[in-house]
Amino acid sequence: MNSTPIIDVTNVTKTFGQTTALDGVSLQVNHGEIVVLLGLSGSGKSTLLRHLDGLELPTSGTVNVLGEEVSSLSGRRLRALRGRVGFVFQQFELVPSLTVLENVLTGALGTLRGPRFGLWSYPRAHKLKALGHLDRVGLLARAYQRADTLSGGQQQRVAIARALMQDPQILLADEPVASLDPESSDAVMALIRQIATDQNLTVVCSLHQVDLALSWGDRIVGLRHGQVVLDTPTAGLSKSEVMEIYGRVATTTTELEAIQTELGVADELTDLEAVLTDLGVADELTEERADELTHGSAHDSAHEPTHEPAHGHAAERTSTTFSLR
Ligand SMILES: Nc1ncnc2c1ncn2[C@@H]1O[C@H](COP(=O)(O)OP(=O)(O)OP(=O)(O)O)[C@@H](O)[C@H]1O
Repeated sequence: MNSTPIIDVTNVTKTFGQTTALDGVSLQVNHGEIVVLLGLSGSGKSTLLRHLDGLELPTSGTVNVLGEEVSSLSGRRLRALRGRVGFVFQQFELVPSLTVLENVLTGALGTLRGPRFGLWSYPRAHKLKALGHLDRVGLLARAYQRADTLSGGQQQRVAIARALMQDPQILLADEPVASLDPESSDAVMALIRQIATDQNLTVVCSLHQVDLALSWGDRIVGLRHGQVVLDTPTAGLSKSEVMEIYGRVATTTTELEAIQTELGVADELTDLEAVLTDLGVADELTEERADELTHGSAHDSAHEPTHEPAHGHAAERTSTTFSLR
């Protein structure tokens, strides 16, 4: 892997009126890396992605992509950069009434002069290439079907094939599986990863599920309120370690619960008190909330615990529970 960053974001702040969407973000991505931007709704993931192909410009700081200073580009040079950066979106953004093949072909419009109407208006070489990409994403047999007759997962595969028509060096994916069921989500993420490997693509993909980030990313960059709070390789990283980092930046239990829900771990959590302890944030909670949380055990503190712990963190949980009081 080439170690020169293909994406170099330095101290970028982006404000929209009173809202600070990005707050001093720095991020370097190397060629061939698959980086997952992880964070809650509103944490700045889309805004950061949009900076990477010049759809947004920083209020301050610099964004360098493929050796180009993005904010210095306009017109033809900006279009040329965007041609090297594919983008897939949560809502697929297909033209529903067009065939799958025509949708894929629209990915090549940036390289063709003038408008195109209908399949016949595209060069044969482009049609063959589009069919090849449809084969690659497993949808060759659907080429002549209307796009809106496909499932969500299939539509996202079409959107990926469309992005590949650009021969991109970088693929940006903004919550590509947020509208999909878990099975389709896994399949789409697996496809993105396989294509990235086969075609030596660099991928920056926003997600809000920790599981998916750990399974499919090489590296997780966690955003919180527009700041990078985590930037680490996924190898050897566990879900609880990720949550611990998020737990440290949560300032209230409500915020923590929102984090648990959005990052996809809420279903596994039945005991908030234990979770707070696991996350190491119990000490940061207000005394009032702590009393509320430990109300039951406060009365029983002279006694041995009456329940066996669910797993091996019993001692830690008990001691942190006591420290809440
Ligand atoms: N064009 C805009 N005008 C005003 N505010 C904006 C604009 N784009 C983003 N924001 C604000 O910037 C913040 C970050 O938004 P962003 O869409 O980047 O977050 P996100 O992490 O991608 O969220 P989601 O997961 O919901 O897509 C939010 O407070 C959002 O309301």
